[in-house]
Amino acid sequence: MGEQEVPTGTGGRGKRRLGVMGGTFDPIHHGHLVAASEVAALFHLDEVVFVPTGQPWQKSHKAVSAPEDRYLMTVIATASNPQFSVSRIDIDRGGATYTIDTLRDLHSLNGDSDLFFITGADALSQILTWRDAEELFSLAHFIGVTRPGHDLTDDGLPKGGVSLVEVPALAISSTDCRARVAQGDPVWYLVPDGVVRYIDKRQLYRGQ
Ligand SMILES: Nc1ncnc2c1ncn2[C@@H]1O[C@H](COP(=O)(O)OP(=O)(O)OP(=O)(O)O)[C@@H](O)[C@H]1O
Ligand SMILES: O=C(O)c1ccc[n+]([C@@H]2O[C@H](COP(=O)([O-])O)[C@@H](O)[C@H]2O)c1
Repeated sequence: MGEQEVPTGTGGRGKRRLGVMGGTFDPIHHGHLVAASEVAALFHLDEVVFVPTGQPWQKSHKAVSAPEDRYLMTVIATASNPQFSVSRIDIDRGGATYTIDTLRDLHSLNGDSDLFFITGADALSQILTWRDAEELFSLAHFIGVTRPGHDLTDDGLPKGGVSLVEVPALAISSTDCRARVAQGDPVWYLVPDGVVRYIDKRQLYRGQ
């Protein structure tokens, strides 16, 4: 892992540095956790807050598990890391989830912090389709991370608004984890142990 040029963020020097890892987390897996951990180290973040989506509008064609199940799995997965926390803001706001709202709310709650939004290569490539895309970059610095099977590029995105970083390649997706559970295949070591237990306890993904 090399040393990165560390942007001062959208505010200035001397502020707290708060990473934001948004996702549907259905379920959360080690690809998410490694991405957040790597970016936290490379960009000297004080904390990374995981923000499970309420209703992910670009996944509305898919069945998404209940927000409370996704929230609890995210809490279980992050609980042992003192640098990680979980926010309910997107779940409690209700309605479709837009990152513009996430970032505005996090700014209100963390006036002393610069925000660094962490996103995989697949999500980054879609960012111009997000609500109020042009304003997003004034609220946070975006950090795109490598993901197997996806090209990582900042083409078309504002210069200086995005950093691209390579993280250890983990070819894990929530889609594959759900399919494995549905087929009776193991998800041990793809997701944290407590998440395996929670999926089993709540009988998630069985009928898919
Ligand atoms: N293996 C991975 N490596 C790097 N980034 C990842 C990885 N998996 C997901 N991400 C990133 O984490 C964020 C949240 O992803 P999400 O919760 O949609 O997981 P997913 O595995 O892509 O889910 P699904 O398969 O259901 O679409 C996105 O920015 C996504 O690009
Ligand atoms: O703001 C939007 O319009 C928007 C559209 C699609 C995805 N996002 C955000 O991108 C993050 C990853 O989303 P997903 O659906 O890949 O889990 C999560 O924080 C979403 O809220 C945001």
